[in-house]
Amino acid sequence: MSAVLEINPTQEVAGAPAIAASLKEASVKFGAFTAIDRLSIDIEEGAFYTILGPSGCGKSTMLRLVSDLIPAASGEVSIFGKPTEEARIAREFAFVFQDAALLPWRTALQNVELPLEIGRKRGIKLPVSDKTPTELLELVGLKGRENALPSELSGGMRQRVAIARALVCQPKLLLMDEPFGALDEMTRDHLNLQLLKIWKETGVTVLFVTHSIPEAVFLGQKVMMLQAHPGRLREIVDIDLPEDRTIELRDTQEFTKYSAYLRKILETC
Ligand SMILES: Nc1ncnc2c1ncn2[C@@H]1O[C@H](COP(=O)(O)OP(=O)(O)OP(=O)(O)O)[C@@H](O)[C@H]1O
Repeated sequence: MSAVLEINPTQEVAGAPAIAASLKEASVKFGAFTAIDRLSIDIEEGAFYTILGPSGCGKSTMLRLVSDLIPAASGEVSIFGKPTEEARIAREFAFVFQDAALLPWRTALQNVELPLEIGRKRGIKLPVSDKTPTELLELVGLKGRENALPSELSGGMRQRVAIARALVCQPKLLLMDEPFGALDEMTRDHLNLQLLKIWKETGVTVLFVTHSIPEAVFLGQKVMMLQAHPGRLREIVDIDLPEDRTIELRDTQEFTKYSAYLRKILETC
């Protein structure tokens, strides 16, 4: 399939971009089971990575490893050159899960303010976004819904609150584990566009796990493909599509080519 020749499956990095996260031969074990086996990758600062792979290949485990939720059995993981624990304490990264996990008795605004409030109560000096919590809600398209309780918001709106909350401490790295997986297609499309806008506006590095090949191609500058049993890095595919992405991009031949290419690799992971 000659068209695929234009696709660049490579781990080579041109020049020397700054590194947001670095995994060197990192393995994760659960008892005798190896979930991730000697994974090495440098995540370029400012880039948008999507992570694809068959069920159980270790996508969530990789994010949990990077975010210091679980330890490496061997190898090294660093965030902006720091050990993951140090980066976590310094709020260098934030996590957005599939479930927005908002406090139901707090309004949208109060949920966004929560990390700052916790920091104040504990006497920790946290980095603070140059946008106020109200401005962050506006950034995610929730202007006017600041006082709504989570029960008064749709699933997509709740996820947007979770994203605003994740941005409140100005993270340099945003870890997203299927944040739109439970949403309907139209809401997901809308949030995909909004997320790209946020990414451009904030310059945050994103690691985004998804099960959807179109979502991975649409959002990603790079798609990281993992393979299973054990979880290993299979390939990194550069997505050379225009930076200003619109939903119509999905109807183009280039987009279809990338999707078909990734589907083919996925079948053999
Ligand atoms: N706490 C745990 N204890 C034991 N095994 C675990 C634990 N967490 C994950 N695993 C195993 O590690 C492997 C990777 O799990 P992980 O959730 O990272 O996969 P995934 O690629 O995110 O899967 P999915 O696409 O289905 O969400 C799986 O085989 C899973 O059963």
